[in-house]
Amino acid sequence: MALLEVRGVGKTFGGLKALEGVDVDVQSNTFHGLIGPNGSGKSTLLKAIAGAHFASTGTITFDGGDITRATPYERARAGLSLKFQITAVLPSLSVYDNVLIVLQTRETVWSLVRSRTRGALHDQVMEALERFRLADHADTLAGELSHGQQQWLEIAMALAPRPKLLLLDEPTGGMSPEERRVTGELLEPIRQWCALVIVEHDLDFIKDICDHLTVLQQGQVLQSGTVEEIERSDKVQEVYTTRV
Ligand SMILES: Nc1ncnc2c1ncn2[C@@H]1O[C@H](COP(=O)(O)OP(=O)(O)OP(=O)(O)O)[C@@H](O)[C@H]1O
Repeated sequence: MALLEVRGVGKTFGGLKALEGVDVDVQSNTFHGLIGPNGSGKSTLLKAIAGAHFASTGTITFDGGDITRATPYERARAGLSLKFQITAVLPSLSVYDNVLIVLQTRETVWSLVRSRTRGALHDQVMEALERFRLADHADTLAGELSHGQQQWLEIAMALAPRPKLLLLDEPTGGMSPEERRVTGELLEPIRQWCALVIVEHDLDFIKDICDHLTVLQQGQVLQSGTVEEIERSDKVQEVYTTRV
């Protein structure tokens, strides 16, 4: 059984069918890219998986449980984590405190008052920061980080609770080519314990880091397969011109 199973998912906005009959399987420890032309439904699908809105039809199963109508909080507790396009760091707090808050919201009040938990949280915060080369900036105000570092902080925050699946919507938006390359490098090791579903316009970036791609076109799955299979596909070539 796949870690994430999307079955027959549809989403309508008024009279518009943004998604129709979408099936996607994401296996544990794999990086899965959602690609397709503008308006093909990538973000709509990611939001249905994240719980930012509900699918109009179909089911979404995560780690064996039906999450189709689960709240974002219930999904997070089940092991789903996400970072969306809009930056959500708290600029007037330190880098350290931004991660700490994410972890504290997962704890019960009782466990927080025990110093043992506080010590454990410190280790988790530092581990999350080290993963994205931010440990030396722990005391810096998040608002003083570069744009790329803020994006990394957000990914570090999403990964701090050690989810089973991370959802990323255009994580490299606004980054320099070098920052993009490093982002790929920093994401790679998490594959050992976390799967990834990523929407990203930079095709080279997505081909470099993903094992599997699903191509959407007009709200439907055009093709799903390994990066090599998708690259060889004539029908995908047809849809793609210069930009996805
Ligand atoms: N909240 C909404 N209300 C109405 N229509 C919406 C809404 N969200 C998305 N849509 C429409 O659904 C379709 C799919 O949009 P979506 O943003 O999922 O595409 P996308 O593949 O992520 O596009 P892009 O690559 O441009 O980000 C589009 O026609 C879009 O206008």
